[in-house]
Amino acid sequence: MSLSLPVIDLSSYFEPTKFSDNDRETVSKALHEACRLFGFFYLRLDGFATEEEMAELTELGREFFHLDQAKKDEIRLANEDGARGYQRLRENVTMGKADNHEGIDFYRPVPDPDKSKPLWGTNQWPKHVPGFKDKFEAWIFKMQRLGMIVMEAMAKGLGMTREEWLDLRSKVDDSFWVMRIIGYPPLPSDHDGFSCGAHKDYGALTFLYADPTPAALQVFLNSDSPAAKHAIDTSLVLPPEQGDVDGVWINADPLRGAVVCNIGEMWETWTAGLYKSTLHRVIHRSSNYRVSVPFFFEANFTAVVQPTPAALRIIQDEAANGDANISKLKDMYPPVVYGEFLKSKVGGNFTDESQPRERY
Ligand SMILES: O=C(O)CCC(=O)C(=O)O
Ligand SMILES: [Fe+2]
Repeated sequence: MSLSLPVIDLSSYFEPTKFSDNDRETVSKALHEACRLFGFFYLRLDGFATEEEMAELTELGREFFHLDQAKKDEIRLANEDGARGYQRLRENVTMGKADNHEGIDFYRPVPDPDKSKPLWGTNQWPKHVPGFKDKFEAWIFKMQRLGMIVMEAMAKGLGMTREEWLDLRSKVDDSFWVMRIIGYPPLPSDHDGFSCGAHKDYGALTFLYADPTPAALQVFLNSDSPAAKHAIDTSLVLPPEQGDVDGVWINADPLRGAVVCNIGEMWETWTAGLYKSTLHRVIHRSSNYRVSVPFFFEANFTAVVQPTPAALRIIQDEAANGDANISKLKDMYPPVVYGEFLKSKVGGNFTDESQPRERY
């Protein structure tokens, strides 16, 4: 396995009494660099979650996907709000092409659910896999805590004042999270598309645990980035696929005891583009059935997301001639209400007739 993305060790945040402020500062700086250069990195979870508990999740997912189609269809998306539930193989679409995966989505439960409203239905838990709901609910709880910890560590990395951090925290303290469980059969060589087509994640932070299958998740590095140069120098670059332009793809293989973390479009907005939400995709051509369990830690449904003063200060300080054209940047990243943004995106992901639009 070739490791190319930064590895961030969060122990000093998980066990604060054992470490100093200086230790946390060092980690936050590393996180800041990882977000600027890659938008993708590994988070070690030692002392926070065990490899066994993570592996159990992909095994529960595998058990579900191996059920008869009729049993899986009992919790189809169409029963609910079109977003919560099971989607069949190739029902998800990215850039006009069917993705070669099946999946189940759970969202943060909402008050007064009404399945006729987008995203406002009830989660559908599988009945035929013992332990599924309990284990995933425990994981969701843990991932929400992880989200808050990483947000705080990132706030420090950006040099936020306490007031600025409290303001940012108020945008994510009731995260409209998504838990997705994905099953990938091998990608047939004649399939027009990918296991999961290239996309950016919508929200704040994605924490991905995947089974040990190597060479499946790929991350895009723009050709003018230092990270791409490093990848080329160290021969990490993957052979080109159809449609690749202006950059290179590298593998983000699983690392034991860690999750892969990437930043979504809300972080790009909070930092006015200082942190890039990075394109990624899955091409799973080996013969096994791959399972991954991304958790999406998102902003609150009603949060207004816009560039933060801390990020604008950095951009201003680094501007070559002292003029960063902050008002132009603010125009480029106008305020968005996260829930509205999400509705405009999610409506389009499925080939199902009730959801004819797509992601891009
Ligand atoms: O399965 C994976 O490795 C990645 C899935 C992904 O990128 C997504 O669901 O947004
Ligand atoms: Fe993704």
